[in-house]
Amino acid sequence: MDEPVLLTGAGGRVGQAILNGIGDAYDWRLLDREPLPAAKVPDAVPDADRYVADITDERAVRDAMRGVGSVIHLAGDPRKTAPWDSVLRNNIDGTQVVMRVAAEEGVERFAFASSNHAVGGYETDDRTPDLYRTDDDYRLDGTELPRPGNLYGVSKATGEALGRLYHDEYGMSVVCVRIGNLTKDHPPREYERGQAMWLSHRDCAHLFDRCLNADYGFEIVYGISNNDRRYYSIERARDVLGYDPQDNSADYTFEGEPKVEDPPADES
Ligand SMILES: NC(=O)C1=CN([C@@H]2O[C@H](COP(=O)(O)OP(=O)(O)OC[C@H]3O[C@@H](n4cnc5c(N)ncnc54)[C@H](O)[C@@H]3O)[C@@H](O)[C@H]2O)C=CC1
Ligand SMILES: O=C1O[C@H](COP(=O)(O)O)[C@@H](O)[C@H](O)[C@H]1O
Repeated sequence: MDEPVLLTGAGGRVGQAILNGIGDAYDWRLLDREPLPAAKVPDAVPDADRYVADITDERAVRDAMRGVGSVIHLAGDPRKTAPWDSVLRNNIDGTQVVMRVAAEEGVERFAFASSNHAVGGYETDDRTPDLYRTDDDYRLDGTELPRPGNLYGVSKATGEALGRLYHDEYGMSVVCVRIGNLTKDHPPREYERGQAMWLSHRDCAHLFDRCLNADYGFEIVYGISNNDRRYYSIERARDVLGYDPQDNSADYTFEGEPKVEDPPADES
């Protein structure tokens, strides 16, 4: 593990899932363009390790990167409907700055928040909705070409390509995690696609913990829980990162309630 760890987008949903799970395990530098309220910051992180900055500001990013061993890069526009000007600035320009500065500063491990939307185009009319169901064996495993279904997905595929570049040019270990659908406490309600790609908060924290500790060169993995119903393989994440997810959307009803186990049969 290479510390300190720079976490960009620390105040967002994924950032908070990570900090709530492994916030005490690392020496963090937290960066977000919005100031983080105290409730979003682990107690041990001093003011000096909190950076309010935009990731397109190279000088600020370089300042936050100095001496950093690992990066988890989440900051960006997460909307699948995001317009080009926003994904170009926040997701492409911003990611290029963070990755290049990380490589130049000698960062060892870099985990990039990619997305299911980098490959959303594989969900063709003839494959859906069967794809989202347990008895369908179609799987994407990370070796397929990107196939974005929107401009946001294009920006995530571009981030993956930047990761490949900075791995090849600088030897920085880069893992691109195609995150599914992160929700807290239960899978997305009444949403087949979301349940097939559910990522629970504890599996999210564990997965990024593995990204900070495993040995890899350049990898693309899927970030979902151990869902029975899935069309993304998690074998690569298991093999390379040692990912061992604990949650499964099949343990919940379609409405998102925990399934109650049948009581043992009365033997009297
Ligand atoms: N939440 C999910 O289910 C998924 C998220 N992702 C990716 O994970 C990352 C985090 O997503 P969420 O936490 O859901 O989003 P979010 O919107 O909750 O958090 C993003 C954070 O990044 C910050 N940010 C945005 N642009 C910035 C910039 N230019 N400079 C500095 N900070 C900036 C925001 O202030 C915010 O705190 C994103 O890159 C998103 O594309 C990918 C797939 C699924
Ligand atoms: O990349 C992302 O994907 C998730 C899931 O996509 P959806 O189309 O099923 O909603 C989305 O919730 C998240 O905001 C986005 O960043």
